[in-house]
Amino acid sequence: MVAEAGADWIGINFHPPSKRFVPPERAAGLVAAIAGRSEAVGLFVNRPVAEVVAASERAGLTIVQLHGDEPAEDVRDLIAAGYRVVRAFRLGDRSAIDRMEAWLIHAEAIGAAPEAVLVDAFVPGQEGGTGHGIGGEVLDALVERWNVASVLARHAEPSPAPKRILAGGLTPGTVAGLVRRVRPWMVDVASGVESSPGRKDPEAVRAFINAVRSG
Ligand SMILES: O=C(O)c1ccccc1NCC(=O)[C@H](O)[C@H](O)COP(=O)(O)O
Repeated sequence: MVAEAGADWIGINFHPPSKRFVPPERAAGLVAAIAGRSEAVGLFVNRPVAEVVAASERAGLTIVQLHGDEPAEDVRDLIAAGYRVVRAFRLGDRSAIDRMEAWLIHAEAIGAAPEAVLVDAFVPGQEGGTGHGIGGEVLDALVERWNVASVLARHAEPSPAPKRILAGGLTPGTVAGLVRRVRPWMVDVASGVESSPGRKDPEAVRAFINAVRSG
């Protein structure tokens, strides 16, 4: 249903405590079902690289999203193993933006820059899919940093900066305004298009995608 609605990427959640968890034995069937319409992305939280690779191989995934506190070295190893990697950062305050930038500088230095960074809300005790947005002040600071970084990038020739994915509490009603404000490469949503925890609402998914395209 989400693929039919036109989602570019669809997450397959391999985080057992999540209400969106997909048992590994079901993942390959889901990946096959959306093939040709959407790209499937395996979502992991603080799992060893060997486990990420094993689950991804079994499911037929080539894109993985690391949504915990994974070190850049994990990203390097996954890239070396042929994976496209998204690394998520949960931003609770301005200092979290500094930590994300320091992580990215180190990653770049060791040849581990992820294809994309995903920014999400920080909610203590919850890794993601919280339905909470990044706070307004933090988002303002992030937009300012990203705008400066984009200007600097035009005058330098570093390796390409990671693409930017915005997540956290997005809904069909809020996403267009946030796309205009943040100008992300992609947006990501879980709770905001569900009728109950873990159950996607087809109408809300379509409304969300239409809102993104109009943003
Ligand atoms: O969705 C989950 O249950 C989840 C659990 C643990 C780590 C990450 C998780 N989701 C990852 C995502 O990329 C969500 O789309 C993102 O956190 C935004 O969620 P929401 O605020 O509910 O839209």
